[in-house]
Amino acid sequence: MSVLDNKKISFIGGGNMAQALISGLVSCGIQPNLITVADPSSDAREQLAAKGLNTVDPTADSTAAIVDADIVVLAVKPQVMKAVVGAFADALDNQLVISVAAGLSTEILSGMLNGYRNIVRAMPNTPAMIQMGATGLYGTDDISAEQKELATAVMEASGLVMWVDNEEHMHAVTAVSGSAPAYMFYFIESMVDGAIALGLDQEQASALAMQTMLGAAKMAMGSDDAPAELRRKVTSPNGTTQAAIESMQGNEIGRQIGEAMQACYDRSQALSEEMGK
Ligand SMILES: NC(=O)c1ccc[n+]([C@@H]2O[C@H](COP(=O)([O-])OP(=O)(O)OC[C@H]3O[C@@H](n4cnc5c(N)ncnc54)[C@H](O)[C@@H]3O)[C@@H](O)[C@H]2O)c1
Ligand code: PRO
Repeated sequence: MSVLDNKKISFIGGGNMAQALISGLVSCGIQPNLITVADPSSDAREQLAAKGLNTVDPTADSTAAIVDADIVVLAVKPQVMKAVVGAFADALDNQLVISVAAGLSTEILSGMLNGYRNIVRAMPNTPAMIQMGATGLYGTDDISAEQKELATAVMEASGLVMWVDNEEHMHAVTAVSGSAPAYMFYFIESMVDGAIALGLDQEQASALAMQTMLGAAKMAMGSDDAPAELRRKVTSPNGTTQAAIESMQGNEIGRQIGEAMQACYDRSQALSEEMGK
């Protein structure tokens, strides 16, 4: 039994993020024939239909995906959102709307939807593609407890879900998880380059760096020890790890990571302001 049983879910936009979320839903047992995707690209529709999903061409019928849906997931680029939702806004009738668009506040979205307010805003990340995502959620005061559960279930199908009760915190979610897979890939890239410089080949360097990142994250998640204590347990006095950590601390890598996250937060705020104009 799931709160999503027999619920009809429509995706507006069938690109990367929609496909990641859909694959999570299907792997959690949601019947593909309960999912509809509206996308103007015939190639995208063909691929999605081959998976048993219903597809709709929004340029032929802008409200077809909306009218029967219980949940509508907005998964188009922020820049086209206004034009896309303007075409069906007046057909909304108590559906839960979940937007995954970066930078669009619930107030901006509500304005684009002609005042409709049953809106949850989500900030997922790309590991949702392998059901290892992390998603921040924020809802307006108008969503019901049942709709909150529905939004949780839709996003939890692709990984961890975290609600925030202050919409400004969605910028922080973007900094710590939405954009953060890119930081992790950058760290892996640098580790691999470092290992190759020390004599390993690409295959050896990649396998060891990635397994270490995965193992450390899983260990930290399953441990009662704080990350700082886990780090201490790797670090023998005057040993190899101490040399590496002292080099990082000397270069203030921790402060630099904080600065990068602040830059991400500031850009998220600025994008929101630009979108609101
Ligand atoms: N990629 C990420 O890491 C990430 C993370 C969090 C949030 N997001 C958000 O997810 C959203 C989608 O991003 P994406 O990476 O999947 O983009 P994408 O380009 O892969 O998908 C967008 C889809 O929208 C379709 N589309 C265009 N016009 C349409 C219309 N009129 N009606 C219906 N569909 C239409 C396009 O054909 C395309 O398939 C964005 O708003 C983005 O901010 C992305
Ligand atoms: N990717 C989008 C960006 O870079 C939003 C979070 C992840 O703007």
